[in-house]
Amino acid sequence: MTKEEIQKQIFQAVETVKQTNPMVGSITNTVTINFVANAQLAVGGSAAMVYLPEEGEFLAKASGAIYINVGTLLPIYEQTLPHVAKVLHDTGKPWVLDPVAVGIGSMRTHLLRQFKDYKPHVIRGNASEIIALAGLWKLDGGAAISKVRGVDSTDSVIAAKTAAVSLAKWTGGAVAVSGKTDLITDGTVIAFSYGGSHFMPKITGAGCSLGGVIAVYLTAASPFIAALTGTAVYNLAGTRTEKKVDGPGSFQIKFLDELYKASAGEIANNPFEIEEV
Ligand SMILES: Nc1ncnc2c1ncn2[C@@H]1O[C@H](COP(=O)(O)OP(=O)(O)OP(=O)(O)O)[C@@H](O)[C@H]1O
Ligand SMILES: Cc1ncsc1CCO
Ligand SMILES: [Mg+2]
Repeated sequence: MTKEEIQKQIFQAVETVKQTNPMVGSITNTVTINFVANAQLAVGGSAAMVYLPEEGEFLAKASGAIYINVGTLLPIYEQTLPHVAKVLHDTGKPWVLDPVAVGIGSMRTHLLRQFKDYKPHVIRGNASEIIALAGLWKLDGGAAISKVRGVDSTDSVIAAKTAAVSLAKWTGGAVAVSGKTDLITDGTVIAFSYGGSHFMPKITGAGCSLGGVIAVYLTAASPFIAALTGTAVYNLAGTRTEKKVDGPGSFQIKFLDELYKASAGEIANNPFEIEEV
């Protein structure tokens, strides 16, 4: 795919979402659940959050795509997550996995290990999470999960390149690694997406909501294009918001306005580079 072809597909994904208001269900953490829903609405999607197995199954069938984020686990998730992931896998419904804080606790480890066979269409995380998930799944570029400190990254995006490529090859989907420069790969090509703001790691949920927004675009595009489109709108909106605010509090609010205002042409033109794996 040439750069122009990729830009055309990004444009199309954004336009389709704005025109169709696709429903995307989420099972996500309680810290950032409201911000995830607001970001999904701002780009043109429709949001619904649930906790229970039966309701997750309902959403998996009724939604165009699903977002699963393991940030704050509760006992019910031990039933909900494998059940919903199996429904998604069996029905071929696209979904995004955010393996937040992989390495904390045995339940998180057990659930994330199970997801290997359900092959999420997009895996989105910061560099440390991507390296740790590849380690948990025993893929190239992975490292022991014991190195993860919490929800924030301690590794550079480029250090996660091999892990991202091997995860994408395993799932047949795409992987998005967030950081100062974002890396998106489908296992054959790598895109580097530029922009964002130094305020983004100073608010909670920039990454979580990016995952939710990628799920919205996944209703209208391939995993690679959806991941690149979500990342591009985040980088564009982040750059624009930074110019208008003087701290993380106002950043969080104004960022939603910039997500809402970004046009398909502006998102497709946000700077990115492509290289072969
Ligand atoms: N230093 C930075 N400069 C510019 N943009 C950044 C920077 N760090 C992160 N971002 C942007 O912030 C967004 C979220 O990435 P981040 O790596 O902070 O996710 P995360 O650690 O999973 O966040 P959370 O778990 O709090 O939701 C991405 O769009 C990314 O491009
Ligand atoms: C801070 C935090 N703790 C668990 S999930 C979460 C949101 C960012 O990943
Ligand atoms: Mg995160």
